[in-house]
Amino acid sequence: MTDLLIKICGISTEETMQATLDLGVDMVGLVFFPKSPRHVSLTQACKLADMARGKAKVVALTVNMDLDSLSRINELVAPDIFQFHGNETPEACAAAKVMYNKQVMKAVAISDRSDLEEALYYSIVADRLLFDAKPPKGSDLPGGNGVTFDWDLLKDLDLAKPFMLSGGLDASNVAQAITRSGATAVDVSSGVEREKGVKDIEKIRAFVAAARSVSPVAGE
Ligand SMILES: O=C(O)c1ccccc1NCC(=O)[C@H](O)[C@H](O)COP(=O)(O)O
Repeated sequence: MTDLLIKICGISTEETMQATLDLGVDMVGLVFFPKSPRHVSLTQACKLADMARGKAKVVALTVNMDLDSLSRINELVAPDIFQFHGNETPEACAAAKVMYNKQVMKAVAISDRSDLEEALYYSIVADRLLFDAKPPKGSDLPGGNGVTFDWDLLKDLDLAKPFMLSGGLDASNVAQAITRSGATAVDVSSGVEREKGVKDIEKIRAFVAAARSVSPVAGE
């Protein structure tokens, strides 16, 4: 049995970072995607990452980013984990892992069982998979849309690597999502915001409490 891992994604202010770290979460996500309301500049990301270092794993979230930009994030922000949330191939994930000597988490968008096949390829090269809902038609964002998918699809999934559950989670549904999916790790962004891109510390607190209310889950 192991404790649940909790990631709060899309942190963009020092106040939110401090409050989130005070809750003892496991991972904090910084979004590097200019179209996102959660996008952070490199300067702000460095400040936020320095606050988190040694307290929570710093996750740099990128979408189909070119190698020069990835290298700049790696050098300046020094994240613990790269989260690839676009159409990065398994080969690109493997190359980044070797080049930066960092863990790689690959997002896989799910709407039905057939989407899980993609996860098998990524589970060979990535350290962890992040299951998210498919973005609604017309959305500018490949993630962070506050949309759920059928959590039962993940129950008893036999993968070589652990997964993190995301997509539309909030304090009211995270316990049920963990129970139905068998997840040992959860990730949230919209569900802890008062408006798009603006985190709400009380909602983060409620989310963490609700997630931790579920009995310890089977180990990774
Ligand atoms: O959060 C964003 O703005 C974002 C932009 C581009 C790609 C991915 C993005 N977020 C991905 C995350 O890690 C979210 O935490 C995950 O998709 C769940 O989001 P939500 O449904 O809003 O909780």
